[in-house]
Amino acid sequence: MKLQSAAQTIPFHTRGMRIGLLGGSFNPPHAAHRAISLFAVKRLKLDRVWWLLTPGNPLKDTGRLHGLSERARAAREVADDPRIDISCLEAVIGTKYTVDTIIHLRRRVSGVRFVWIMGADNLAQFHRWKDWRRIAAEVPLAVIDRPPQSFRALAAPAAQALARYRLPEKQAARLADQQAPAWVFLTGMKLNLSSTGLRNSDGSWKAKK
Ligand SMILES: Nc1ncnc2c1ncn2[C@@H]1O[C@H](COP(=O)(O)OP(=O)(O)OP(=O)(O)O)[C@@H](O)[C@H]1O
Ligand SMILES: O=C(O)c1ccc[n+]([C@@H]2O[C@H](COP(=O)([O-])O)[C@@H](O)[C@H]2O)c1
Repeated sequence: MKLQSAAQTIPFHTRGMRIGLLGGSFNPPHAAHRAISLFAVKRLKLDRVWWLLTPGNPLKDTGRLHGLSERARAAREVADDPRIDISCLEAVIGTKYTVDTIIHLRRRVSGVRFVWIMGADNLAQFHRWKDWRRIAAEVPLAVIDRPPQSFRALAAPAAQALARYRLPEKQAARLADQQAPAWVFLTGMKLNLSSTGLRNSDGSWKAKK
């Protein structure tokens, strides 16, 4: 796949939109990625969710990560919804750090309200991300419950440090309008599906809707 310029990887007509950013390895993409995206659209009143395919999660062993073009192709197949866009922006701008991506988007895309979306497993280790406090200060965060991580995630250092900025779940629809830091923990969607469960022991996988 030929990588496009950063400007081209940002879909047009975004002004005024509320856009969820679901960063991920997508190795492979699966039905839970789609389900949590549409769940976030509904609960957070978003217009779109962008799947940001990482060139390689800095905290994961990326030795068996499939190529970006293969993951992007599979992601398009799995997403299959006009409200979900697939983006390789991080490879184009040359970063694997979320803080860089967020700063880039906030500088380059005006008039859009971004929300960073992640599963509870990522909240549990959010304190290990580069400049995580800066990320939390830049965009509201939506955390989706993910068994068996709920308790661990809410007891983790980042959740504790940001506790006073947590919105009650019933106010989730207001999250995108909040000044960061602000976050919400969304329950009601507990899906056991994972990329790990879909990979063969040698790291191979086939795209499957
Ligand atoms: N079943 C799920 N419930 C809630 N969040 C999920 C679920 N599956 C993935 N996510 C979230 O989607 C984002 C992208 O996930 P990722 O591509 O790493 O898939 P994964 O299934 O978590 O992969 P792996 O098993 O390799 O860790 C992450 O924020 C992750 O927490
Ligand atoms: O910026 C970081 O330090 C950082 C550390 C770990 C994970 N992330 C991001 O978290 C997102 C979820 O990653 P993953 O592998 O769990 O799908 C993805 O966008 C990663 O780039 C980012």
